[in-house]
Order: sequence, then structure tokens, then C-alpha cells
Amino acid sequence: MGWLSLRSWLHDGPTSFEPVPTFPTQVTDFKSVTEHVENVATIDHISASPPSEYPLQDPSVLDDALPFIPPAIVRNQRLHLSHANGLGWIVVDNIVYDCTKFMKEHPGGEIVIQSFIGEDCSWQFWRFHSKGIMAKWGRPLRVGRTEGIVNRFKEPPRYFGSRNR
Ligand code: HEM
Repeated sequence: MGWLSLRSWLHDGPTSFEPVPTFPTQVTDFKSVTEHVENVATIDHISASPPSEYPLQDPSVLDDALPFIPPAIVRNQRLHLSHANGLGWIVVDNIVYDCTKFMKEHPGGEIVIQSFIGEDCSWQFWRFHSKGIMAKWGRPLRVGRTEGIVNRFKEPPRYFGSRNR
């Protein structure tokens, strides 16, 4: 959970989906354990953003047929976070999802999506969602495809059982 808010876990206790962390219980240096956490809790204006020039695409449109959005425009949404014209775009597997309105209804919370605006969050997304969830909830949020957006966080190794089933 390094990229989630460790500080709030320590202060408020775990939420339903967070496993008990394995870090030492004696945390004396908050800076070192919260270095990946950004202060995004005060962004209330995103859902009031003006209409995007990249509208939501019909779910029937194939990924390859989505309009190409230059990576600079995708990243720009992050730069615009502090302005009123930012859009809640995130990238999963080179597809851009407009979560501007959806993030307020997101069952996993608004802040996790806000923290990835303008960025790739593919591995983080797939840790919490199945293909079925993506098909039902993510597909209607597609606005385009892009390339070259790099994930800010290195994916930690996944440990599987010793046998392949
Ligand atoms: C296209 C964007 C996204 C969509 C459409 C989406 C959709 C959903 C849905 C439908 C659920 C409920 C799943 C269930 O009840 O089984 C959920 C839960 C959740 N999502 Fe997302 N999500 C998105 C992005 C993200 C991102 C970027 C993160 C952060 C990594 C995230 C983290 C979570 C978490 C932590 C939960 C709660 C999981 C649990 O309670 O077990 N989501 N999301």
C-alpha cells in the first residue's frame, strides 16, 4: 500500500480494503513513509471542468479505433490540477479514461483516482479490478488512446503459490 495514504491509515485506521501493513509499528519518520503520497484532498473543482474536446466514446468502439490523444495533452491534465480546467483523466494500458464525474461515485474513493490524474496507473488498477469491472464500468469512460505515459511507481513483485494451478 506504499502508494496509498499511509499517513491516513496511521491516523484514521484501516479502511475495509486495506490489508494490515507490514511496516514497523514504531514509525518515527513520517516523511520517509509518506513520500509517495500527494496532497490531493482539496481538489473539489474537477467535476466542474468545462467540456472536453475528447468526448466519451461509445462502448462499441474498439480500442484501436479510439482517437489518439498526444501524451502531452494527457499529462497536462495533471498540470491543470490546481486550475479550474483540469480533467480527471487516468491511463490504463494506454487507454485514457475520463473519470471527471465518475470519481465522485467511485467505490474505492475519489482520492485514489485524483492521485493518478494525467498518469498511468495500470498495475494499480489491475490490483483492485477484474476485467469484468473494467468492461462494465471503465469502458464507457474511454475518451481515447495514447502512448508513452509512464507509471510513476515501480510495480512491487507479486508472490504466487509455489505450484502452478
Ligand atoms: C477507470 C477507472 C476506474 C473505474 C471504472 C473503477 C471502478 C471501480 C468499481 C466498479 C469498484 C467496485 C468493485 C467491486 O465492488 O467489486 C472499484 C473499487 C475500487 N477501486 Fe476502482 N475504478 C477505477 C480506478 C481506480 C484506480 C485508479 C484505483 C487506484 C489504484 C482504484 C482503486 C479501487 C479500490 C481500492 C477499490 C475498492 C476495492 C475493494 O473494496 O475491494 N480504482 N473501482
